[in-house]
Amino acid sequence: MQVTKTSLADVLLLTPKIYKDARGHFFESFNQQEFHQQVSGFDFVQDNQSRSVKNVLRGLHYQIIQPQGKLVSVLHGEIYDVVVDLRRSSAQFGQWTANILSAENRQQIWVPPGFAHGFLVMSEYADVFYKTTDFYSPAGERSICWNDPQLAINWPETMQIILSEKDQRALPFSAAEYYD
Ligand SMILES: Cc1cn([C@H]2C[C@H](O)[C@@H](COP(=O)(O)OP(=O)(O)O[C@H]3O[C@H](C)C(=O)[C@H](O)[C@H]3O)O2)c(=O)[nH]c1=O
Repeated sequence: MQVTKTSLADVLLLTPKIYKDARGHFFESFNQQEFHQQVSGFDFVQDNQSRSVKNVLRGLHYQIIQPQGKLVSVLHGEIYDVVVDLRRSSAQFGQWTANILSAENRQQIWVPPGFAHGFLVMSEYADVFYKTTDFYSPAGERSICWNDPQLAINWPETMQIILSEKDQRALPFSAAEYYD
């Protein structure tokens, strides 16, 4: 597995080793020993999957109760994946990183607890699979507005953005709750 830094300290891109042959290919999508040795000592307790059609934007989400680390991968399609540093103590507080994750590049992103996460679907549809380091907390989930002017995230140009009702009501970054 190759591990590369992103523009945010602690947020890492993982590229698994692909074994190709005449039948197709094989790769280990997760190996706990390798993850602990090369990435982080966190363990995962929940797996999530979502399917979204083109122009769906899910995010920017985080849990203020039971903060979740996330290992995000794409099983089908392509997403523009965004992570925002919400740790007040971080030198990069309020900064973001964007990376293209796809079934084609097989890249995964490790998002430690302390960050908001979201993505825009670039393909006809995308199946996103992610492991989390803590359980879902409906009472603890929070949303920050995807196009907050203070964050100024450079989303790809698109004629349409499809948001959940929850995300349509997301808070501005300035009014959000942060991690210490
Ligand atoms: C996240 C979650 C949701 N749900 C239920 C709650 C709702 O009835 C339904 C859809 O939830 P929601 O609209 O919050 O799903 P997303 O908009 O994909 O939320 C996710 O999107 C961004 C990109 C993330 O990084 C978060 O992991 C997560 O917030 O699934 C559960 O039962 N368990 C869960 O862990």
